[in-house]
Amino acid sequence: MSRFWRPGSEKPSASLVDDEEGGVLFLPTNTNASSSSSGFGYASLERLRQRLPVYKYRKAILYLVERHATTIIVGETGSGKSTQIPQYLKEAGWAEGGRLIGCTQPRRLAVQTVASRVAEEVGVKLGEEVGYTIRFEDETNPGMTMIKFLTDGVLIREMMEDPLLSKYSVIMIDEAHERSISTDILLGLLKKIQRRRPELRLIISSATIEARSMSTFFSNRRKNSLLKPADGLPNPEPAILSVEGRGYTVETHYLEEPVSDYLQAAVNTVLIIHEKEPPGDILVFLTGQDDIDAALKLLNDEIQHLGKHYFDLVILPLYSGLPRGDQDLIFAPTSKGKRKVVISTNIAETSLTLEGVVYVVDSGFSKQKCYNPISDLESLVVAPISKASARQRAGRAGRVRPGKCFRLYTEEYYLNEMQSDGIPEMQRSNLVSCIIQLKALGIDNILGFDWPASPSPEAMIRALEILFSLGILDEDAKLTVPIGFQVAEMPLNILQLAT
Ligand SMILES: Nc1ncnc2c1ncn2[C@@H]1O[C@H](COP(=O)(O)OP(=O)(O)OP(=O)(O)O)[C@@H](O)[C@H]1O
Repeated sequence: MSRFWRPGSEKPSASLVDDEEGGVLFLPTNTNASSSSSGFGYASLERLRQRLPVYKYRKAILYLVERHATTIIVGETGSGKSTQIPQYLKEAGWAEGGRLIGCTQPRRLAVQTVASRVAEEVGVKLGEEVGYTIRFEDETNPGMTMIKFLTDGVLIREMMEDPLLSKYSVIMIDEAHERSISTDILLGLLKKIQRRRPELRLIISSATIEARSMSTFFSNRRKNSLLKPADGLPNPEPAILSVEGRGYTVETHYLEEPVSDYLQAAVNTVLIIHEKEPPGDILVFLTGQDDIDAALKLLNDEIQHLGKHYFDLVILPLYSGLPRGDQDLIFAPTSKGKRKVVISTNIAETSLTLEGVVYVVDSGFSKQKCYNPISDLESLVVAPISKASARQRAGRAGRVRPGKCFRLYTEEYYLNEMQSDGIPEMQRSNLVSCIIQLKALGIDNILGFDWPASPSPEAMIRALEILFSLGILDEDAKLTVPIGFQVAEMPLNILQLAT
């Protein structure tokens, strides 16, 4: 293993420079995209790993993780962040002595697929050295598992048993741009844990995260400007690393004119791709199950009408409520002469690699939570996605071969009107379950909690009022015994229903 940089050795690259503002390190953009070659089918998995853009940064990543408490890694979709970084950490010894390398994903499907890919690359049985935990499913082996993938919700629940997450040496919060409530709670809690466990390393990674604001959040400079790393401890100031290069090119196509019916436009685009483009599966992003069902029906009607050539299309839905067996169909290889069309919600937006997918169709919409604290009404509305989401969607192509992304909106709209980032879920949700979770973890001063994005005071006060009226919190805003503590044991989404 001598080619791997190991903790304690020299700075890996002369081109790694200290940022003048202190503590933050950047790599200049002097590397090229690594994997434009063909013939990947003949290469071993190890050679495939080495062709990923992130491979050239392996030493730099290990160096920064060794030296800094928090490392923020920004790299294109498909560059190898989720599958490679945990392996580099293991190879460098971060899982020795019974310690764990944790990697969170915002969604269960991503946890399972990334974990099984990593197990395959490491050459071990899933659930042994490489495992995963999602709600109701624990594929890990205590004492044996070194790399553990899990949802951020599961990691928060682990804190109930082990508040300082003492088993973990490194925790990687992947796809941090998603900013789900769980991710934001986790980021706030991890920042707190770092004060008690300065040796804990955090990695915050995404293709589309605003690295500077994340760095400011984890920076300890404001609190103590004289803070210097103690002997043997990492620098508390975060480092930022930009991984340059992408796997394969993704050609983007926009509509010349806006359309009023994105569903019909999506169906038409699938049919045109099938007629005009070479073989390759299609991944279509719509908003929810109702949309997906309607698109399935429309497509099937068109296929019956258009005739034989279109019978080669194998159409599959994908949404979180779909039974596991049906979800798994999307990973099955496509039979010769057939073309798979997966019609999905944003469940497939991040982390997933669907090997056959060459074409992505992006409707430009998703279902998003929206909350009014005055009426206490929370609803799911169909709303335009952000540029970050659009980039993630496009990034589902170009992972194992070049791809194309068909955006069902105009380029002008994308450039001038689409928001850069989505609003964090925390700022558009009912906060009842979030507050219960924090209380159960012993966070009494909710109003003073260090959030990456503060929720509105109205939503906070409303949630505290509701919890008090239900007898879950007492007059001192503490969890009541036994009701409050019993409710806190319930999973987040059940809590939402219960309140
Ligand atoms: N299940 C799989 N089958 C085939 N190739 C895969 C699979 N999973 C990953 N890969 C390969 O590994 C590459 C890196 O994937 P990885 O998920 O680590 O990238 P990433 O940088 O985390 O991307 P994203 O930001 O989109 O999650 C993919 O582009 C693909 O080439």
